[in-house]
Amino acid sequence: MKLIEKIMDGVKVSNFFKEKLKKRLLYYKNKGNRPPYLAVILIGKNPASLIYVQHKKLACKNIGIKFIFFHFSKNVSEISLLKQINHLNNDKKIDAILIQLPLPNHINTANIFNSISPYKDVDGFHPYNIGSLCQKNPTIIPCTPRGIITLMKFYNVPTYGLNAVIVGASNIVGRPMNLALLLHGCTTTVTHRFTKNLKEHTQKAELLIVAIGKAEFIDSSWIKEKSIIIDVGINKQHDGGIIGDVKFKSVIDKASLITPVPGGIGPMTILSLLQNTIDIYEKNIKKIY
Ligand SMILES: NC(=O)C1=CN([C@@H]2O[C@H](COP(=O)(O)OP(=O)(O)OC[C@H]3O[C@@H](n4cnc5c(N)ncnc54)[C@H](OP(=O)(O)O)[C@@H]3O)[C@@H](O)[C@H]2O)C=CC1
Ligand SMILES: Nc1nc(=O)c2c([nH]1)NC[C@@H]1CN(c3ccc(C(=O)N[C@@H](CCC(=O)O)C(=O)O)cc3)C=[N+]21
Repeated sequence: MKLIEKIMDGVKVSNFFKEKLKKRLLYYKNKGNRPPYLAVILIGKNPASLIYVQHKKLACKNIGIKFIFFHFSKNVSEISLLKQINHLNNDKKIDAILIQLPLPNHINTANIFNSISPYKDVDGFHPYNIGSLCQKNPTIIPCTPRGIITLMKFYNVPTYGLNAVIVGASNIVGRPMNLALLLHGCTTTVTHRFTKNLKEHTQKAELLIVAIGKAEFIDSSWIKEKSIIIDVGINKQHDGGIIGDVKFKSVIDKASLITPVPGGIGPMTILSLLQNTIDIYEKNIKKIY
């Protein structure tokens, strides 16, 4: 197999689906509907977060989603944030709300995310949406897991019955990924900092999803022959570039399919944000008729 055929191209696939979304929105516009509206809240000036928010804004603009940005100082109180969220929850023009993570330490992340209306929770982090996903009744699926499923479906990965191992158990990637994979028939193992003999788990994985934020942590000795490798990690290099949690050059021969960094799961996560926004929007405009 040629090396290029092993690469799951998140830029190509996300562009393919973005074109479809653009057409869907044009259809609604031509019928006289208002555009979808996404509100993004950022606290502080974390350089990576500032860049991500810009990416999201551009992606929205390109397909016809309106974007409103609320930028708070890093000292903002929890009460001020809750007031802003409450205002957006009650604003009928706003379809979706995203609060960029991470939040400063003095803010209780769970309190903030639980205060977003579950119907506007574009990240799908609200307990109502996570609970629904857990009970095989998905509502809004978190962006990175949705992007990974979309990418695997595009490349015809036969998920049913696959032994999947997830490395990392965060609220935003590892845990919802586990639920999304279960929904698509995988047998899952979620590993984390306290997992004993981690390597023994990863070596058995037919599908390995890595999201820990440790540059090139996984090399070929950690993976199974012909396995499918999904690298979610984003690690900044001194030269300004980014690398994943997987040592791409080391594993490419042994793996059957792999996602690169950059150009893999990152663009698919942005695509899911657009899809989730439009899914919510469609429900909202249909309520009017
Ligand atoms: N491409 C994309 O779209 C996205 C990329 N990311 C990237 O993915 C990475 C992970 O993000 P996120 O989930 O938010 O990170 P978190 O730091 O919130 O979570 C990391 C998880 O990995 C676990 N972990 C850390 N070190 C090890 C280790 N040595 N062995 C086993 N488990 C370990 C942690 O365990 P414990 O819980 O015990 O601390 C935790 O469960 C980051 O690089 C982030 O930038 C994130 C979101 C989207
Ligand atoms: N509420 C919330 N929801 C999130 O989904 C969320 C978040 N907070 N906080 C931060 C993480 C991280 N994340 C990424 C999204 C896109 C890329 C992305 O597009 N990456 C490009 C390159 C980016 C670059 O060059 O820096 C790529 O991998 O090719 C990366 C990371 C979403 N997150």
